[in-house]
Amino acid sequence: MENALNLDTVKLAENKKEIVILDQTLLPNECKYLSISKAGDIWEAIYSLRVRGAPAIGVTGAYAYYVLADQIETEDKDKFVKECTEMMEYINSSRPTAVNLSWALNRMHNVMLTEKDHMNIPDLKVRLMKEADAIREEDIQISRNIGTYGFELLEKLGKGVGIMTHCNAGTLATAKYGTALAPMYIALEHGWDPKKDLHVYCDETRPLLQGARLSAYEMQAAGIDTYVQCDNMASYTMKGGKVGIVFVGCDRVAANGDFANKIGTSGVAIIAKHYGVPFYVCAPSSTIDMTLESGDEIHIEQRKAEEVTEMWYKERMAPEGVGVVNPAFDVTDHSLVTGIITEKGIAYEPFKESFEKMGIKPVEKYVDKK
Ligand SMILES: CSC[C@@H](O)[C@@H](O)C(=O)COP(=O)(O)O
Repeated sequence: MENALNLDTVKLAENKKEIVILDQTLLPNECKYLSISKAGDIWEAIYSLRVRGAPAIGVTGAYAYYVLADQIETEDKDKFVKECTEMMEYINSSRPTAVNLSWALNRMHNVMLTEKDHMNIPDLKVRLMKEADAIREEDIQISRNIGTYGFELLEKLGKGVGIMTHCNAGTLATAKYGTALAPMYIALEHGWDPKKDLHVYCDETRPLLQGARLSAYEMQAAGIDTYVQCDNMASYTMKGGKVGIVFVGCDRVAANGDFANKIGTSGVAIIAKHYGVPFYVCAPSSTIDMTLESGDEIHIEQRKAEEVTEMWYKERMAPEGVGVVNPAFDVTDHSLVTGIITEKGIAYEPFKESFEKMGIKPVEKYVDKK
């Protein structure tokens, strides 16, 4: 079983014309890379969760911007700007909840708008490629930092700690290392024994099974003592005293510390609070959306009913015609959160002040200053 740290979730192809993604819908049974360069294929890859996880979607958005801008054949700068804007809006419509996608697209767009007046279009395209590469490289460093802060918490709890996680916020969800699973990778680098010192409980994460297929795969492939549990078993495991800490990722954090993450996360937080288990959210600062006062303002993606009734089953498991609810994310109230681990340090209540002290500002919506 290949260590997931050796897999590239998303990168630019050597020909610099395509994005190469690891198709996560096939894991853990098949490890297949896709090379994509058409706007429709990139949109579909993000929508279908072939590439998924907030930071990985952000990196994909950055490369999408470059690859699609590179295909625009014009010397007319106004036309170039118009086509870039349309393309950016189209890619951004693929998934609404993870802020990293619009964050990365906006950052690319800003580079284009600020550099276009003193660069010709071919040079501008090279500049955009460099920016996308920088976003990917930064993501690796950010994940390592989050892992290091998270590892400090594990050290305080001591070797033999049980960790619960929900969904997949591992290396597969980022350019490398992950957020919620990064502390375990860093623990292994510090010589922790994967079988004795770490015990990881992965919620299977209905309906798309990111926990069973991806987190369990990552942790087991790293040699760690790993367990999969159905989502409704979290209370049993925590009540049994097996869990010393919960680490989850997130898709968007509001200024007050409310956060959206994979559906089911808020239930885990409520159970953790009940049993007194510390509950930490792992978030690159690009996931913190200071423009939103609270989680009530986070737009929750609704997905198709078949994901609940049919997908991953050999045959349909619900009566035909039954109503289905399928929100992809839920919002956890900040009162349930012990701390939010970012690459700049750990934020605590009151979260808004803590974020401001770290220098986290509202993301600018960039407009052509011309
Ligand atoms: C570091 S990834 C953080 C989140 O994006 C992750 O926990 C999650 O909810 C992913 O949802 P997904 O729908 O699989 O993209």
